[in-house]
Amino acid sequence: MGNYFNTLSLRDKLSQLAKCRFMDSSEFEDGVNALKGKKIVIVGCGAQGLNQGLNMRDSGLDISYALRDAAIAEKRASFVNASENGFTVGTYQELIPTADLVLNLTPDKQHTNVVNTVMPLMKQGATLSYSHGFNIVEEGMEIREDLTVIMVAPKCPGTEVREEYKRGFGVPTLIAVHEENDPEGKGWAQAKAYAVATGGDRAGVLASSFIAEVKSDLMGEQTILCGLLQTGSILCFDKMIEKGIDAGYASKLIQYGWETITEGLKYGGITNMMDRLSNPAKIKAFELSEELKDIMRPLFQKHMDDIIEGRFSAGMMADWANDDKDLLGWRAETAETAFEKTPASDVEISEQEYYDNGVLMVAMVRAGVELAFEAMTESGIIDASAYYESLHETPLIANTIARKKLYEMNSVISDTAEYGCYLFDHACKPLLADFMKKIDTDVIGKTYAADNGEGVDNARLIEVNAALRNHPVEKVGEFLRASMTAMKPIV
Ligand SMILES: NC(=O)C1=CN([C@@H]2O[C@H](COP(=O)(O)OP(=O)(O)OC[C@H]3O[C@@H](n4cnc5c(N)ncnc54)[C@H](OP(=O)(O)O)[C@@H]3O)[C@@H](O)[C@H]2O)C=CC1
Ligand SMILES: CC[C@](O)(C(C)=O)C(=O)O
Ligand SMILES: [Mg+2]
Ligand SMILES: [Mg+2]
Repeated sequence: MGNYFNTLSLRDKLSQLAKCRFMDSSEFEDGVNALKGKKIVIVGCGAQGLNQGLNMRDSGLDISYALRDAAIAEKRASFVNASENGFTVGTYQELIPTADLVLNLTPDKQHTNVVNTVMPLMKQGATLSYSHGFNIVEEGMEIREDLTVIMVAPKCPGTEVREEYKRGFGVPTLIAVHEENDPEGKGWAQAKAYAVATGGDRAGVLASSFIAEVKSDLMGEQTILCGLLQTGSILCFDKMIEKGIDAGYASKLIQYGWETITEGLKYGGITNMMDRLSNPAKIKAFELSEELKDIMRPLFQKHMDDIIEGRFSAGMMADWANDDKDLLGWRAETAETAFEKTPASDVEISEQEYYDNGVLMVAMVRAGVELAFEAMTESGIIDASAYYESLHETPLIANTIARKKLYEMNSVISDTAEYGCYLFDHACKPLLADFMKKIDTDVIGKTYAADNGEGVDNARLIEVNAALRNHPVEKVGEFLRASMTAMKPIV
């Protein structure tokens, strides 16, 4: 076993990275039929395991959970979650040999161990599925030749997979078939049926590759989706406290602010989010975000390069081998930040006030989304996939911060995403130190008002609007959002 991606020729690497086709809704007319009546066994009942299983059962499929012996004997959370929701739970020996489809929904760190344990028990010609291809792409796991290997990767946290399904919608999903393991040619039909069962087809499905999924997923989660939201939360909160803003107000503005401003993003992209500001505030947010883009661009590019070249995965696997020392230390450190420890006050903040008093947060979101999108597309990842991993998923992660701050975000995302988030945060905070020294409450904590008495320069406003609207993330976003007709409001 070794890094599978790194064994490919440059031509194959580029071709795999570029595999991404937005599927037409007519391609899902067969619904869940390819999996109807099949025995589906999920290994692991955590963030994705439980929520995907609930959706798939509601879609008429036969779901049960195989858990390791200790989880059953000790009645761990996974056992309680599965059994209290009325699912059949059993050991690997009891359930895996009966399965037509095994969904490996355990943490990435465990995949080699889990797959090596489960594979000998799987029946001839069964299918093994992943929701993230790390094990195949970065670790080079080789799967028995008779088994089909597919991926159905929801582009969002497990909690939102369930919430969006209950709202009658779904989350964009990337599907793939591992080309080395499709002996019966049934992989795509099964992956499509699985995406329908989780509700993904209602939000948009990309037919992609294991490689494109891994490289884009890692990049999104480390930078804009989790890393920058963590850095931004800590820096904006600390600045408000330094400048004398009430701590409870500051805590609330950040905790619920990301969710509110990114709701604008979800509906109408960066253009709509920025349009929610007054014209002077929009110009200010644009200027701040341009400066942020210049400062952070090298960091975003470094993350992309480290992901593509395998340095990120090698570093994280070294931490796995070191009993997660870095991950656990960073997790404990995050719990001690002032933002995390300061409860939000019950002061009323209107939806508009989150924008007006959070100009810097809006600037950070614009800078982060555009930088992540640019770094991904420059590396050969297709724009639709880069859009899901930057703009579309940001509001879904912001929802988790609204629930219980950074603790909740880092609990519901995968351990892989959490590790990458801290890695980015640790590099980004010092990078923004000089920039933050110049920041005052006019752009975070209080309402921005241009005080030069000259009003708005029309020519500048036209220039700013054009720059925002013409960014490629806005172009692909317009197309993709048009297919999300059933999207439901949250805020
Ligand atoms: N978190 C998310 O929202 C997303 C995750 N993904 C991907 O989905 C997959 C699952 O991630 P996620 O849902 O975060 O995982 P979780 O950390 O939530 O999964 C925990 C589950 O895995 C089980 N488990 C842990 N260690 C082992 C082991 N050694 N052997 C068997 N079972 C084990 C746990 O059971 P026990 O009680 O036995 O400990 C528990 O049921 C990953 O590949 C991830 O990258 C993809 C998109 C988003
Ligand atoms: C953003 C993090 C994620 O990739 C996800 C929820 O999509 C993860 O690994 O948890
Ligand atoms: Mg993801
Ligand atoms: Mg991920």
